[in-house]
Amino acid sequence: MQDCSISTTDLACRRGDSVLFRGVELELQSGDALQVTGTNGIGKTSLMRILAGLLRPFDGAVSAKGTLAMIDERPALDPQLPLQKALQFWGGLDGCNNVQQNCDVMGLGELLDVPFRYLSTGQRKRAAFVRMLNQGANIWLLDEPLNGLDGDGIAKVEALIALHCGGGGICVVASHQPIDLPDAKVLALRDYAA
Ligand SMILES: Nc1ncnc2c1ncn2[C@@H]1O[C@H](COP(=O)(O)OP(=O)(O)OP(=O)(O)O)[C@@H](O)[C@H]1O
Repeated sequence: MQDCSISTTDLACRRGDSVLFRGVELELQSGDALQVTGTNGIGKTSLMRILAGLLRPFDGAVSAKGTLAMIDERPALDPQLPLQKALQFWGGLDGCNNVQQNCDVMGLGELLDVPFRYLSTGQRKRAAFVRMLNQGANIWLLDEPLNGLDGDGIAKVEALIALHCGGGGICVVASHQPIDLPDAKVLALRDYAA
């Protein structure tokens, strides 16, 4: 994988009338994993969306080299389509030919013909990971990636993150559930609360 990086300078976030955090300085290089921690409402999702370019920072800037992919509570897969077709829609745009292989990786190989709307919470989360694998992005932004996953799913996600970072990718994770990320840096958002 090509070298990638993502950094922030003096980042601040405002939501409504409240400034949630100020002065966030990040510096992540190829191979780095970062866990973002903090209580409900402190601004983890907001930070992830700023990093993804989906939300404008109140102050400061984000600089990224490499492609980005994000997982959050919205998998953006067509509920009416069978799983494989819903994934192939995005796979086609991403130039990915491994949709079926990545479904097998996430344990969804038997569900390719099932409409996405019929999938369980954990199966939908697994499908979101397939979609992300199909993207082949350098920088993964994972907001509560373990929600809905069973032990097997959690182990798969931990292994994928280790593989991704081991191969030179970057992963930023916000999770309330314990997640095994050896050597991950930690950003405690309470230290930046405004
Ligand atoms: N569009 C919005 N307008 C105003 N306030 C918002 C908006 N979106 C989120 N907020 C507020 O911003 C704060 C931070 O929300 P955010 O989702 O980033 O927190 P979080 O740390 O991810 O929380 P959780 O752990 O519960 O997922 C919350 O108080 C939330 O109500």
